Amino acid sequence: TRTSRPQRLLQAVCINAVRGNPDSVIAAIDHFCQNQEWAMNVGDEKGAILDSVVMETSPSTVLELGTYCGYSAVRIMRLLPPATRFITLEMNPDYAAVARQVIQHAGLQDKVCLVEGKSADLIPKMADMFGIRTFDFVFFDHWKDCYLPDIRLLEDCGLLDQGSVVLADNVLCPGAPEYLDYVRSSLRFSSRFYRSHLEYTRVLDGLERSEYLGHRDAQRD
Ligand SMILES: CNc1ncnc2c1ncn2[C@@H]1O[C@H](/C=C/CNC(=O)c2cc(-c3ccc(F)cc3)cc(O)c2O)[C@@H](O)[C@H]1O
Ligand SMILES: [Mg+2]
Repeated sequence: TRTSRPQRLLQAVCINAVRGNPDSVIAAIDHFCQNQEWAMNVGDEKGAILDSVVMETSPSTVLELGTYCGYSAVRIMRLLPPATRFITLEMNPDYAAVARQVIQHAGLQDKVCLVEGKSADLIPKMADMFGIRTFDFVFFDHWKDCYLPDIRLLEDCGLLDQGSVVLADNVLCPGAPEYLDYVRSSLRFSSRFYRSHLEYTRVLDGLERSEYLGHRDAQRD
């Protein structure tokens, strides 16, 4: 096929969503994924949980790993004030190009900083590039086997503060078992699981919310 799925998703946004209206962009993507083609956006069911955790955290600095088409970037930033620092990382230039247009259609381009590159390369540069010392809220939705190395990297770079919240998508499907073991056994995190379903399906999935408790050592036995 000439176009990619993200390009067809973007087309559905341009046709069905109202410019400058983030909720209509979210609805257009969810409609496309429910009725035309499944795509790996966090979706409306898990998205409502994401919304509630974002609102209760009311973060002033946010990091997202894995922008994809920009669905969760729009979900998160439609809830937060313009002064919020929101950085989203995407390693695939084609997906980044689609995400920029989705975010622009939602009218959120001035609130979102989309950086192209790999999380492992960019996380150590966050302080220098953006003058950000710590992130209040981090959303993991990138390659599942990178969740564990990346939360360790965030800790090692001192980018988590006491009270920082890391919310991870897909901890059941596709699954992130090593990540779950780590955050649930570490004394530096307090974790809880939000049971839900894989986007646009009845398959069991969920989100893990892990709050950073500060710099402690030792593992829970
Ligand atoms: C490793 N560091 C990285 N740094 C920057 N961007 C990264 C990245 N890893 C991946 N990315 C980007 O994130 C996105 C990847 C997300 C991976 N997500 C999944 O695999 C996934 C997969 C499913 C899924 C579930 C069931 C199934 F049958 C098929 C798929 C559901 C989801 O909600 C998912 O999030 C891409 O845009 C990719 O380019
Ligand atoms: Mg996901």
